[in-house]
Amino acid sequence: MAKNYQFYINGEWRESRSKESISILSPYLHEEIGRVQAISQDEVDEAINGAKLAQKEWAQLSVRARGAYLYRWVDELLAMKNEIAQSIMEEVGKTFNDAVKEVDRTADFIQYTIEEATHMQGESMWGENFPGGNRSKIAMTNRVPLGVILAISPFNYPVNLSAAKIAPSLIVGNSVIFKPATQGAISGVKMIEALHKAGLPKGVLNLVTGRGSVIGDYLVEHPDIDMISFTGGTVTGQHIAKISNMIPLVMELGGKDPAIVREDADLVFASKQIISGAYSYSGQRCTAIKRVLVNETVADELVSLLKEEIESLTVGSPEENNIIVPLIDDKSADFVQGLIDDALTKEATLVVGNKREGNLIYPTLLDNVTTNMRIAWEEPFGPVLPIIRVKSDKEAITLANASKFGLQASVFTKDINKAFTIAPQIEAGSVQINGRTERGPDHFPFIGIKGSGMGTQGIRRSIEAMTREKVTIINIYE
Ligand SMILES: NC(=O)C1=CN([C@@H]2O[C@H](COP(=O)(O)OP(=O)(O)OC[C@H]3O[C@@H](n4cnc5c(N)ncnc54)[C@H](OP(=O)(O)O)[C@@H]3O)[C@@H](O)[C@H]2O)C=CC1
Ligand SMILES: O=C(O)[C@H](O)COP(=O)(O)O
Repeated sequence: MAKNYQFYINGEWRESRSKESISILSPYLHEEIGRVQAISQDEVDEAINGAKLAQKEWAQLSVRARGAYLYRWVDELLAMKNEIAQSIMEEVGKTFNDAVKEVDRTADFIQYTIEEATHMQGESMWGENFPGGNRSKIAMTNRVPLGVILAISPFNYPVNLSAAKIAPSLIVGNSVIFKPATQGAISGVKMIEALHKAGLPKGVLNLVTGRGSVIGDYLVEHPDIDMISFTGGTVTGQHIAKISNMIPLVMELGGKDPAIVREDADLVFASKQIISGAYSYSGQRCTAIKRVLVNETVADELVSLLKEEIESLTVGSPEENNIIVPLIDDKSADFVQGLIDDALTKEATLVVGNKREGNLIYPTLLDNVTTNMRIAWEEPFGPVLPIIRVKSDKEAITLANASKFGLQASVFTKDINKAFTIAPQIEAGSVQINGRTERGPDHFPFIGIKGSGMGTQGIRRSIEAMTREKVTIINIYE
């Protein structure tokens, strides 16, 4: 019988008084791999109250003392590496190798976060610098925690994207309510088991499980939540932004990252970057390349190189480390298939793919995609890539910016002057010159604009987002 995973509240693992649990099906084993608690609103209240109380003492510790707990978390995570990786693989269908990398990346993330916070200092200002001011007034600013942070994460990086919220919150003295994606909650439970083993004081982090559609609004609207760090779909993010209580929000949402390929690009190099950017983990990355805007003079050559690369992609079970794996569920596969069908009906050219076995969609490349097709604008979160042929850089920039999203973009060119002319004109948080779109390294600022989010993540920026400045002014008198 599949294991029933408990939720974590005030230092204890518990079953919900609701007596309800949610079945977690593996996207490739197609069987139940466990159940997680569907907790009640009373239990949400209890978790938030506990976190609120615990935060006061936690914030009194020095940054080094809090860091000591987090260093122990790193040790425990690494000790559980294979178990957590197995869970990521079974729960979200990521290859075992990538799942191991996700745990390693998380350990590195937490360590860097501790080090960064340890080296962050406040500043002082002298009154005399402003007209009429004098030297007897000195302001000292330092950063203080916000209180209780609500961390809501998506399914696709269930450990790394959760730790990317939890570690910066904790190191600066906040407490955390962690709401993992339901498909991802078992991996979330395991990473918190590691934190429990590290001896984290009770209540400093409480893990709540349950469907976002059931407990999400209650969490978001709760008066004792002081900040929300959310990663997930744009529709969910916009809903949260509308209903939350005038508290700071950091939102990492969907994307439609373009790869702009100029006529002078190294096409062999660009095609390899585009393939890895578009198809890794079957395109289930917010930063995946989700459209190619290629100059028509080199489009045939690029398409032929991409086709060759796609034909070498392995397809199948994540247990055999295939690149293309089944999508998270049937609904997602139906959505991707709908985008492919729409494009083909409107006379896109099928270069390769459009083959499906249940929720396994084979890598698909569509050429001659035009702006009346849904795939030109919508985020598939699956292994399908549209090629849009353009006549000029200007047209590529216009199309790039016509998207409602603005996460990242790539520009492939050998002309650095052109690269630096195009990059500032692109409406996106980051522009990669001659590289695939990607988040890492994780200390770089990570920004979504327009429908791709608000606020900035990246280790230092996340720490800043989870604190506010506090000013103490000394008035010297003689
Ligand atoms: N910009 C970025 O950095 C990233 C963006 N994403 C985006 O995330 C999407 C895929 O992730 P997915 O998990 O499907 O996204 P969802 O938006 O469906 O879910 C994200 C999280 O929000 C929760 N949730 C759902 N409804 C509510 C609510 N009303 N209030 C509070 N929380 C709620 C979900 O819980 P539950 O699972 O229980 O429904 C889950 O924990 C893609 O669009 C992708 O682009 C993904 C990764 C990174
Ligand atoms: O949210 C995502 O999809 C990931 O943060 C992307 O990370 P990556 O670019 O390093 O895969």
